[in-house]
Formats: sequence, C-alpha cells, structure tokens
Amino acid sequence: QEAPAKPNVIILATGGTIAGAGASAANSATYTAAKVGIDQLIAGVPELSQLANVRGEQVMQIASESITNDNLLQLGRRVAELADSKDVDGIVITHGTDTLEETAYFLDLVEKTDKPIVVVGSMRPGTAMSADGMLNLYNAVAVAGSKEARGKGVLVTMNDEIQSGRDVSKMMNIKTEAFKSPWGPLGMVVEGKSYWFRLPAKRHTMDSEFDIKNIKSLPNVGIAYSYGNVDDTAYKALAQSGAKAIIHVGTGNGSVSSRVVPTLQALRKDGVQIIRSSHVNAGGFVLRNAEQPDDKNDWVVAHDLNPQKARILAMVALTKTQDSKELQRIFWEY
Ligand SMILES: NC(=O)CC[C@H](N)C(=O)O
Repeated sequence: QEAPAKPNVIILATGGTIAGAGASAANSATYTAAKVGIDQLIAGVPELSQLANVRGEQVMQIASESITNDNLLQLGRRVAELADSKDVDGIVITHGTDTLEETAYFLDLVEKTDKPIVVVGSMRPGTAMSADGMLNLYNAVAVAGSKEARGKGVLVTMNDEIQSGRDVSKMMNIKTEAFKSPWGPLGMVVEGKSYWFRLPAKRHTMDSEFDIKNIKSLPNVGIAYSYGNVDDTAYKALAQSGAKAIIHVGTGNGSVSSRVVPTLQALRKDGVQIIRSSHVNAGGFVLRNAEQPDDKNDWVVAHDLNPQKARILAMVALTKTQDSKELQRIFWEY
C-alpha cells in the first residue's frame, strides 16, 4: 500500500496573539489576544493544504500569561493521545508567546513520542500590518509534517527559525525577532523547507524519564526575584503558601544576598527545595558551589535554565523524587 503523499498534522489552538485581533491595521501592539478560532486561522492560510492534511482543535482560548498547571496537564494529555494515534504524523500548538517557552519545555519533558511537536505563536495579531502569524503557522506545519523533525524534541518556529523548545526564550516583546536561545537555533525553515544545523544535547521526549500519562498533578513551585537591597519577604511568603521548591532568581551566577542566605538555609531544613537560577537576561549559567556552598546548604543549581523553565523542570521532577541529589542530577541532564 502506498504511503499518503501528505502528512496528517493536527493544530491544537490555545489562544495568544496568533489568534488576536486589533481595532485597526496600525495596531501591532494594542489588541486583544485569543479572539480568533482555529478554523478561521486555518482558513486564513490556504497554503497549509499544500503542506499537509491539516485539522484544527480548539483546546482553550486564552492569553498565555493566564495559563495554569491544570491547563498544561490538559494540553499535555491531549498531545499524548494524538501522538499515539496512527493517523497523526505531527502536532502543532498555537500559543501566546508570553509563556510559550514554558509550555514547549514542559511538553519536551513529558511527551513520549518522536513525532514532531511544534509550538508556535506570533508577535502581531492577524489584523495588523506585517502580521507574522501566517508565516509562523505555515512554517510550524511544514516542520511538524516533515520526517527530519522527528526525534528532535519539542520545537518552536518563530521568525523563520527552528528553535529547541528546551532552550528558547522570549527575549524581546515588541519585535518579530522575539525568540532566542542562548545556544542558537537548531535550523531554519524557508518556503516550507527545513534546514537543520544542530541537535539538542539534553534528554527529551522518548529519552525522558517523565511521562504525562503518570503525572496526576503538579506541585506548587514558586519563583522569587533578587535585586539590590532584596530581603526575604517573598521567600517566606512562598514557603508559607506551600511551595515545595523555590526558584531563587539570583543576580549573576545565581548569587544570594547575605540578607537572604539564612532564610534559604532554614527553609531547606524545613524541607523546601532551594534552586538557584539567574536573572541574567541573555542566558544565566549557574554553577554548583560557585558563589554559594550548595553542597553544604543542600541546594540545587538550575545551570542554564532560566527561572521560568527551572520552575517547569522542578515541578515535573518533584512528581518523581523529593531527593535534592536526584533533583540536581535531573537539572544537569534535562
Ligand atoms: N505575542 C503574544 O502572543 C502575547 C499575547 C499574550 N500576552 C499571550 O501571551 O498570550
């Protein structure tokens, strides 16, 4: 029997600017996100049908700053169901860009499939001049339908680049060149064809020890930001609200103010995991026992993961272990 000429790609829509609408074509920044339904989005890019047999599904319709852990689990379970289906070759997720990097990393950790999963958004609503959503979506479907994208982890297609969902972050919030990885894109997609240059080195999808099918709920993990004159108010409040781990957004190499150190040591003794990350924008790089004696304090370092990605990994890891050494192993490997 002959293989079908075109791959079957499902687009799961969640909202964001790619589904946004503004009052006039001049409104590139002032508009309402999550307005346009997935069928209308697909109808707006008839060229998609040249790439794949495309079907849309509206999973939610929200601006991504409002996404919850329950939303993540709901989306993750639907992706897993579709990935298990013989009739599905690739999955695209349209998403608001504010937390796109978190969802992409979450799926990269928990989806046991080598089928392409591509998360995509846009920086301008479809109603704006030079809207970027159409091309980003076209590129996403092209990548999701391609054999070359299999087994490369969850991907993000923005601004003609193919990025690793693990590495990529929204670095700029007004330009279409918004998403960057500290380690560079994996490839480019041009006129529906992908060009690959490098591969992710970290464990993901098929090679991950985590599986969405075994995750019932995600624990409470909070993030506290550091700056000059910082005190321990936020850390104590997070612990009081039941945080199982606190992501410390440190200065530089995840450094910790001397005014905060005793509180973090005490919280660790009370069972809260302390994970040091960095607020350095272009890419923090936190090393164990540099700046702070992590072995002595029994703290964990997030290494190159930014704070919001560190929260995702901590939540997923804590569904399996409460051991700080295991947690650190996981932070090195993923
Ligand atoms: N460019 C965007 O998608 C941002 C819109 C909105 N804040 C969201 O993340 O959903």
